[in-house]
Amino acid sequence: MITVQNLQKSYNSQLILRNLSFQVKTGEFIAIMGPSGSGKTTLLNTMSTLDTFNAGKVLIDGSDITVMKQAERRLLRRDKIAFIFQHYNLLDTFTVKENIYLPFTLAGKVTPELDERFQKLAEKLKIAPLIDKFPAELSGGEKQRIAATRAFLGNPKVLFADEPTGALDTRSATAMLEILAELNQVMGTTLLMVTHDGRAASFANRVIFMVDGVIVNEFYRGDKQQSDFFDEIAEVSHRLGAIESAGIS
Ligand SMILES: Nc1ncnc2c1ncn2[C@@H]1O[C@H](COP(=O)(O)OP(=O)(O)OP(=O)(O)O)[C@@H](O)[C@H]1O
Repeated sequence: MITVQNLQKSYNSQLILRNLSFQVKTGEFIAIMGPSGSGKTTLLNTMSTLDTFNAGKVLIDGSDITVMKQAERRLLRRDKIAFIFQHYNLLDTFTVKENIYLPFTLAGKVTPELDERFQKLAEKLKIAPLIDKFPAELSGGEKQRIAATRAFLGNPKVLFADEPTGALDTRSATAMLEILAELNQVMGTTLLMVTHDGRAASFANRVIFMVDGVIVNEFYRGDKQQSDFFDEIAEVSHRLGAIESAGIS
């Protein structure tokens, strides 16, 4: 359902993504790992229409985002894609509930069904006591749960998450990962998650490792126990860390 073909992206004439290709099937949960600066966020941003790229192709649900007009990309983001960023992207002058509802208010899509879905998610993500507060009154973990509620509320087909557990303590991180896994399994949402954390990655079905703008390794969880998958991820991360510090890529 997502095809990335020979993707190239440069910043200031430095090539960050080097002819990168891979495919994502509908309903997959993929973790993208790799050393700092390897291009993980750049990959997520370019393949999700948030940033442009220099060459290559990205097809989402059969539509080539390269040839889409700005308005078509906006509709794709509104109707099919959601994002969770490490830095929440909440607006300070709006309450929690206003922040969560903002995309739906702007699109004129606030319905009783949406309210019902919101109530259920608010209960699940334990944000009900927070909904009339302002972002400045919340902890990092609370802000992240608000950002997640906003992302889940639209029932997206694809969710792009950049370090969604980066600012969370262990307990909140586990809760977030369990909700992401549930969204993936129950709603069939396709998930792409950038993470440094092997434990977070062990919730995925497939882990892709990037070094210096290319995919150097990928493997599937299959029917392995999560703890065995975690060991495998830790071993590959360790090996790639050693490769990086030896300056080989
Ligand atoms: N807007 C930008 N302008 C210039 N260079 C950029 C920009 N964004 C990223 N880069 C550079 O591109 C490279 C890849 O950055 P990217 O954020 O994709 O890496 P990453 O693997 O996500 O890193 P980290 O794990 O540290 O978040 C880095 O060298 C970074 O400095």
